[in-house]
Amino acid sequence: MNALPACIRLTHPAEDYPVLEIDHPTCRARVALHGAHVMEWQPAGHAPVLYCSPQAVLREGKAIRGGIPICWPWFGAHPTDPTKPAHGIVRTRFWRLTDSQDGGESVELRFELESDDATRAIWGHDFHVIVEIRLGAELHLSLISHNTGETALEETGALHTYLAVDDIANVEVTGLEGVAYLDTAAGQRSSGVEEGAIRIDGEYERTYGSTATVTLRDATRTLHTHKHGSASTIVWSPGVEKAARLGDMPLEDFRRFLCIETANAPGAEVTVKPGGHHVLRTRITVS
Ligand SMILES: O=P(O)(O)OC[C@H]1O[C@@H](O)[C@H](O)[C@@H](O)[C@@H]1O
Repeated sequence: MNALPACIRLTHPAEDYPVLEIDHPTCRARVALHGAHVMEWQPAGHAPVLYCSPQAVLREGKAIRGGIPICWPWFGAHPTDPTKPAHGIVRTRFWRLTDSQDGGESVELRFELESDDATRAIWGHDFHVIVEIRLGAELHLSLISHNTGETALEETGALHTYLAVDDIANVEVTGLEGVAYLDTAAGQRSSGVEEGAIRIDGEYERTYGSTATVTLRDATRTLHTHKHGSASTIVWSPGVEKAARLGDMPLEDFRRFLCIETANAPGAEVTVKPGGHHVLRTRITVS
């Protein structure tokens, strides 16, 4: 790891588990090397924008509950082998921090990860993935997936953002009106078209075919999720029963976040040719 700018401090909240703590005039944030995972982001003058569970497990191989898990090269269950890890293989590995800068208006981080024997044992493709993060008054996160193998690869994935809300019952989500969805809440499968603004009343899990910006309003503020390279948006809230089954968040905390995921879900697979790459990007703004 190169020398860090003065606004970044290297901490170890658990053994062998490095987390960058950022204290910058524009924001405060925490970013784990495990998963290249933004755990917290609080732009100056605002409450924290991301929810991170106080019971999140900080251990290699276990995904952090909250922040922005990076799901790749598949979203959800593996398409053909349910014994493979949910949401792919990069959120549960340590990445290399290859650059960190104080850019004045924001803090910039770059993480990289390549295929190795352990990843090939689970997923046979060669890859080099880069995550570029800019944290300031806005949050920018890009996942750049390079195909370094000799055959085309097919990927799905998600930037699985846990947006903090004051109370899930007061949330309204717009930007997906008139969009077709697949509803997979509580293990069922049904489809439909979203008629109006989304309100959450219990477990919610819908995948929308949309590239549009999504806006979340609660009693205190408005958050916008802008997307690039993303044909799907997932809106997910576990509800009380699924939150209890997850086992790594306080029971009542299901009220304190809504996931709005910048994704390419099954059915919107991206094909990356040998030598090619794909950029999946989210930008979060607060007003
Ligand atoms: O517990 P995980 O593996 O982080 O997944 C959380 C949730 O992620 C969502 O994106 C899925 O739609 C849910 O089905 C899933 O439960």
